[in-house]
Amino acid sequence: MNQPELLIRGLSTGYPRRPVIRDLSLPPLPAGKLIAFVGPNAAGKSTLLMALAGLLPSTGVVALADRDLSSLSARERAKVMAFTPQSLPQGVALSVIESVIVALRASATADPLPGAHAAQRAAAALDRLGIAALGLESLDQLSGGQRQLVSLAQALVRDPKVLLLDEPTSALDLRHQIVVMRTLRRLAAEGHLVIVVLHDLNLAGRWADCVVVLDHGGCAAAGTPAEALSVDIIADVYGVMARIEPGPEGRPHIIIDDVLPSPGQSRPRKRSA
Ligand SMILES: Nc1ncnc2c1ncn2[C@@H]1O[C@H](COP(=O)(O)OP(=O)(O)OP(=O)(O)O)[C@@H](O)[C@H]1O
Repeated sequence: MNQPELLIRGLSTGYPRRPVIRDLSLPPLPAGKLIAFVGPNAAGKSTLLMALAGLLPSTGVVALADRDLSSLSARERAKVMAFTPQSLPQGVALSVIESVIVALRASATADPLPGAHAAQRAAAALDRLGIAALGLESLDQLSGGQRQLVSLAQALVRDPKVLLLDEPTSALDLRHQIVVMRTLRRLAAEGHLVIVVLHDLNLAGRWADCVVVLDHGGCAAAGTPAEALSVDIIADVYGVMARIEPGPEGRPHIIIDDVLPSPGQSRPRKRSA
């Protein structure tokens, strides 16, 4: 059976008097895949994610399974997609498990979930990320990395078709980075479309099915990790000199040697593949 696809065609979005993404079209992004959006600071990654979540006005087409998402109300769209921002708001007087239950209830249909069932699902989401022990902790007393994991649990618990995650590993230690990326891969294998913004090109190269390289509000490259994360593209977009070596499962392992004198102006020779 064909997986439903997220279609992005001619998308433009941004902020009042500040266009960021201009006329962006991407290859169809099928459910069942883990997609990494990468690119330098201010490339427009978060802006694109927010526009896909319906949190910024946009023009162009964003459609899932041939259904134009702009026709959905914010509540309907939130049932299909979960968006996790870079950081959780501070000053929320809830325990971890309460915050996950609140996230679940906020996305529930008209029928409220029975309390025990909601608590069970929240506990399962925490468990999936290895943070069940944090359930009764106060949200405001967590470390940055713990807050990031709870934020992810708030998205997972809703079981949306599409997960939009803005740098979910940026505050995590090495072990938790792998736990999260492995969990995201498993969610994709279960049929979700997982779109994740990453700065770490090696996490993108190791775990993503498809990498989209954004630059100046446009798409510089999109394809398999090996296609999208080439030495030349990394030089053009990031202005750094990279080497690519074979990593686990034949995926690219990227070593950054130095900055280029000026981004994109001086390209290194391809040294290895
Ligand atoms: N609320 C806002 N109002 C106006 N401009 C904004 C706003 N938020 C972001 N921008 C601008 O939009 C552009 C893209 O920002 P965005 O946060 O999408 O980049 P990014 O690729 O996610 O960057 P980073 O890797 O640094 O998080 C930047 O020039 C930024 O200054």
